[in-house]
Amino acid sequence: MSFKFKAVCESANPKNPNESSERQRQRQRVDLGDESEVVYIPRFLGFDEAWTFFDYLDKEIPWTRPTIRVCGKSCLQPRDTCYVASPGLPDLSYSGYQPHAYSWDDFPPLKDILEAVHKALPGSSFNSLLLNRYKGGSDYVAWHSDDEKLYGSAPEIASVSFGCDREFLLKKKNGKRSNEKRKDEEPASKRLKKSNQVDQHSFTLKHGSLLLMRGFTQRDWLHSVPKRAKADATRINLTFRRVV
Ligand SMILES: O=C(O)CCC(=O)C(=O)O
Ligand SMILES: [Fe+2]
Repeated sequence: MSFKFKAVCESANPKNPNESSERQRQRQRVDLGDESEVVYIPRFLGFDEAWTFFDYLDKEIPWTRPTIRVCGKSCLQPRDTCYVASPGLPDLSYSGYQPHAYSWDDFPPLKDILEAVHKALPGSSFNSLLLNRYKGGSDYVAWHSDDEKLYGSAPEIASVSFGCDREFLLKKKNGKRSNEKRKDEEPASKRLKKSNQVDQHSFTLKHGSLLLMRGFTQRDWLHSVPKRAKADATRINLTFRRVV
């Protein structure tokens, strides 16, 4: 299994000509194959602006570290969390835990970030937000996909990161076909290439960056933020989602 980062820099975003040329230049699109795709914008927010958001979120969000159930056992979730959603949406529930849904009005800066996300991703319309705080390198999120029914069959998830850089990994789910054709569909002369299948990807999610997962990424891929001994500072991550 190879472990490659295969980024394609798009020269422009034709859907949004007003976007700053610097941000457009930095936008990287990674085609995961079979209609799954990731877009990464390293400098989505300005450096200082992102630190202002970090300080606000670190102080003002009512972070909790809930007890969840994993493989039939109760354990402390290995990171802090909070949940914000528009009124009237069905409740979110994961790993036997149902977070309280706060209102966007409780945290006005979150509305500013949401607006910036919508501007950068024309056509998007997120109505809920899961916040995570990793207080150091031993906080993590295990391999999972955000494929809960309430997000529909091909959810877009926009992830904004603040603070300490952390690695974000994607790996293809077992049994899912890889990007390339199956062995028996190609001549023997080309079969050697099979060892180069790209079924894992790694991104370093930078302070102020935006990563979008779309298409069938939740159906066909898992993602994680693994423990990292050297990540000794706090990281805050916001994942914007649309409950349908
Ligand atoms: O912290 C991250 O970058 C990812 C968080 C995540 O995958 C989630 O909240 O579902
Ligand atoms: Fe996730």
